[in-house]
Amino acid sequence: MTFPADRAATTPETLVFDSSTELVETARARFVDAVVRAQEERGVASVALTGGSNGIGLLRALASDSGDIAWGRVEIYWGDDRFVPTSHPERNSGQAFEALLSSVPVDPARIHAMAPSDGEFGDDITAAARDYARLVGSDTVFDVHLLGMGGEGHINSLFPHTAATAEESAAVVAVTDSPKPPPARLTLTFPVINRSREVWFLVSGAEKAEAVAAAHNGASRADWPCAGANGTEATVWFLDRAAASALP
Ligand SMILES: O=C1O[C@H](COP(=O)(O)O)[C@@H](O)[C@H](O)[C@H]1O
Repeated sequence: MTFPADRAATTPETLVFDSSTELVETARARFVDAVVRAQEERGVASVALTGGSNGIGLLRALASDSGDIAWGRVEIYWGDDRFVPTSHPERNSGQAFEALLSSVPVDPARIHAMAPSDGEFGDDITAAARDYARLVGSDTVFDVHLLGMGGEGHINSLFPHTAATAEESAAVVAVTDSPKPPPARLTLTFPVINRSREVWFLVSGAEKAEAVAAAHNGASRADWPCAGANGTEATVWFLDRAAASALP
């Protein structure tokens, strides 16, 4: 695994639940705590959202109960999004608005969706990636970076044995040949993920078990991208029993 030279990886915390419903409910309660704590300490909390079943499930749960989160003081980014038109149902940001952001009092100026393919950069995905990298800059540190994971170990749109997964300097890159459709995506890279205070994996299903085990066994990030993500203060795996089934 590759980490910035000035720190070691945090020891992961692995939580196993009987169902994805329980997984999501625990993640919801901890998300509220983490965001409220960040707001108490720094005024504004900063989070990176993810798509996928549990990522969107968590947002739906927050729509029902977000405790004392002051939504007007949350900076909201995405770990990745699909470079498709705004109204496309596979936009992670569109799903997030439907699940949560349209029903809580967020500050629109603090919502940072990645550009769609019909946005200000048109179909110039490289310009869109450059713009989001400028927005994230070198100073943005997420209090919580949420991650889903694919069965082959991808996180955000970082797939095994790709240039995006190997990226060590750009904060955001364009992916034009994603093995999982749609092929065109924008994604944050490891240098940004790994400066997050907390990195949380939300993973369910037996088809994810091999990747979960690889990450816990110190696999290489090139083979299993999920093995390369760590928070500076905490790394938490929220798993259902099926996803945890290959762990000792
Ligand atoms: O392509 C993607 O997939 C992952 C995982 O999705 P899941 O439904 O298998 O949990 C997701 O986290 C990522 O944001 C997305 O673009």
